[in-house]
Amino acid sequence: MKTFESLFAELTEKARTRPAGSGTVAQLDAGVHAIGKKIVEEAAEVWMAAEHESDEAAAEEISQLLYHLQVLMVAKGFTLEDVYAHL
Ligand SMILES: N=c1c2ncn([C@@H]3O[C@H](COP(=O)(O)OP(=O)(O)OP(=O)(O)O)[C@@H](O)[C@H]3O)c2ncn1[C@@H]1O[C@H](COP(=O)(O)O)[C@@H](O)[C@H]1O
Repeated sequence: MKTFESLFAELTEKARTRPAGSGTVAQLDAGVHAIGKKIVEEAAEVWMAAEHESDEAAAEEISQLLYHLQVLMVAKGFTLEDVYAHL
């Protein structure tokens, strides 16, 4: 099963190698402003799913929010430790 750490390693590698067809590369090229808007959109979907949809739907929305947060971390050049230091 994929973990937060393994996904972050995968996204970091995508940013480095820039494979064709990668949605992550497209997001990185769109920039921090666009990634930030996506985060807000996904956060709202998490909220709505948690209140009005199934637990499975809410969990899926949370996974998508975590993905987009990681894309922002990669865009900003953060390491996992930069964030973990504040947990
Ligand atoms: N975990 C994810 C992931 N979660 C969410 N998303 C993206 O976020 C979007 C969220 O879907 P929504 O239905 O909420 O939004 P949407 O408006 O329909 O989607 P868009 O039109 O905005 O793309 C999805 O369409 C994906 O583009 C993800 N994209 C990629 N990953 C993983 O990231 C890794 C790298 O992916 P690539 O860079 O695409 O190779 C792979 O392991 C993927 O499984």
